[in-house]
Amino acid sequence: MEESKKEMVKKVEESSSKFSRICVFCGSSSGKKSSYKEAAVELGKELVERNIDLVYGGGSVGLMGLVSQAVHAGGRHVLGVIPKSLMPREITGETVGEVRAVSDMHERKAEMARRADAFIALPGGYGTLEELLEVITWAQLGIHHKPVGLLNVDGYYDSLLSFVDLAVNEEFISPKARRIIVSAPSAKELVRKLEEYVPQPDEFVSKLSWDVEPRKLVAEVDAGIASAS
Ligand SMILES: CC(C)=CCNc1ncnc2c1ncn2[C@@H]1O[C@H](COP(=O)(O)O)[C@@H](O)[C@H]1O
Repeated sequence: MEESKKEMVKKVEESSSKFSRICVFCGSSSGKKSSYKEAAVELGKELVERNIDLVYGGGSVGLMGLVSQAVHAGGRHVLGVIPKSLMPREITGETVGEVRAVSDMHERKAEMARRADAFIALPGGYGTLEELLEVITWAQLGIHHKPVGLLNVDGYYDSLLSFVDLAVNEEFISPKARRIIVSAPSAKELVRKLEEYVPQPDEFVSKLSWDVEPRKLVAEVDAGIASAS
């Protein structure tokens, strides 16, 4: 094989990832510092460089817009999963790539989780935290074994990580479950760490049977609560 061809093959091998698609949770606002916006674009470019597609909450507002536009501009597939009620353009703006309309927020989360091989949270507010904590909880329960990453831009998530460590010290979170959260200050380092992540299934949890979809689970839990009250 010619030297240049060998070089190209090597480059493709180095840049390809074991992930086909990553789900990104992030602020519908851009945040105060320019570093948050820069990190969203940098993450988008890192996905492109590693040939990874994106699934996210749809729309063009805040960091969500920046990461999706960076992935789309780099030629990778972008899937926006958006509840019908958030679809009007004046609420979430234009979505690049493919748009999948779902009936509600629960279905959106289940759909995003199903479509992804890993999760990354950029800085964000309540929505981002809720999405992040849910996929961590699902990992803890063994509903999925996909890696979960926290892009800790400029120490934005330091206090959340300290709180989680406090919860470990206070014995509300097990040291094993603490290891579900993978964090790094840059997109490059985070994606590399997620690639290396090896899930450590809990022996008890592994024996549980989650042979229903998360969406169905939510409905069943809701029904259980309704019939108990
Ligand atoms: C009515 C209104 C405020 C709309 C904002 N527009 C939105 N459009 C699309 N997804 C969103 C929106 N707000 C929150 N989300 C979801 O919640 C996360 C962001 O919420 P937050 O800004 O961190 O808390 C995103 O990952 C997204 O999945």
